[in-house]
Amino acid sequence: MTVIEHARPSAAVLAGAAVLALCEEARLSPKPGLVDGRGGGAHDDMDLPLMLASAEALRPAFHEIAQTAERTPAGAGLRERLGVLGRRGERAMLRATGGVNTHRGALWALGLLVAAVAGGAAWHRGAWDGAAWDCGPWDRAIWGRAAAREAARLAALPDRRAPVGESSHGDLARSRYGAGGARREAENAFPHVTEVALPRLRAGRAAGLGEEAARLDALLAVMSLLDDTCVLHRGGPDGLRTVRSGARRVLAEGGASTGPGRAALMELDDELRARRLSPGGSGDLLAAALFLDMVPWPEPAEQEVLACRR
Ligand SMILES: CC(C)(COP(=O)(O)OP(=O)(O)OC[C@H]1O[C@@H](n2cnc3c(N)ncnc32)[C@H](O[C@H]2O[C@H](COP(=O)(O)OP(=O)(O)OP(=O)(O)O)[C@@H](O)[C@H]2O)[C@@H]1O)[C@@H](O)C(=O)NCCC(=O)NCCS
Ligand SMILES: Nc1ncnc2[nH]cnc12
Repeated sequence: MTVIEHARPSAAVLAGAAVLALCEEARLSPKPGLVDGRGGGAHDDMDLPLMLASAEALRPAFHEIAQTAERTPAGAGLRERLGVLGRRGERAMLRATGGVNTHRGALWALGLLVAAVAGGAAWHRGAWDGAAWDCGPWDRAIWGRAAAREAARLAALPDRRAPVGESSHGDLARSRYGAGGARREAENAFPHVTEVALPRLRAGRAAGLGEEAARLDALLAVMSLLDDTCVLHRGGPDGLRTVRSGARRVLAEGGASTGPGRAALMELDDELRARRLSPGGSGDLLAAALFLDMVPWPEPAEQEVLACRR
């Protein structure tokens, strides 16, 4: 098996990238139904300062998750430790927000991805599914998919220390509508991050749309496909159809960088705010995409000089 060892980013760098991704997502404007620089979107208990304070409150949790994953072999023990750290992070978030659930889903997604990147499996090329690798250069998408697969392996492990008997909005959406929600997204290796948000983000950049429009189009692409339990919890299947069809319409009109697309986006925003439909799950997955996009993966030039050990 060919294995290449790469220099992994530190726990501080990974925690910083996770917090920055959450802040960049929160600041992105104008997002349909979500908190941004204009206000609370479909939320009457949130605003941008609260989202930024929440993101910063999660930094210690991300840092400890990264440190733990660096030192602990992937397995049930690591999964249980991540559960403890994740629930501790949720408590820190709630203290920072006065009890408002701003980023519970985001902590889950980004916590798993931070653990996957820190744990290093993504840095051992030969460890990936046993596939035979040559030593040629890779593009960033390959690294991101490897990290998402490692996160899926962690998410699928049992957490015997998870509290029992609590039912979340996501649980209700799963039992009532059969929605997969945040758990299934993670266990499926974050397909809406690696196969929807990141390709759309990179295509928008390559097309010269500008970073804001590229990010908005990436968010809209996720919104058009995701079974967002936030939306289901608040508006049921009809609410989810409104979010998905509205996002598809914005993209069909040319996306956030065009006049017709921006007009359709603002109409969707008006409707989601009026009906209190919040695509918070899509906001989380955009942040996860921004995180994977920020990770300092080895550059091809660096890869060329790295020795392949057989
Ligand atoms: C696995 C958990 C996330 C728990 O999941 P579960 O579905 O049981 O819990 P919920 O909190 O109900 O929903 C999960 C949140 O995930 C986001 N989300 C929704 N759909 C998807 C999807 N398809 N893919 C990915 N992510 C999704 C969404 O989070 C965002 O929205 C929340 C704010 O919206 P709001 O409507 O205001 O939420 P509420 O306050 O609940 O409703 P209101 O009262 O205001 O109306 C916010 O969380 C955003 O992030 C869903 O809400 C995980 O938490 C878990 O089990 N953690 C335990 C610790 C652990 O094991 N950690 C390991 C790694 S750190
Ligand atoms: N910008 C945002 N507004 C509301 N909920 C969110 N969840 C993740 N990002 C969000």
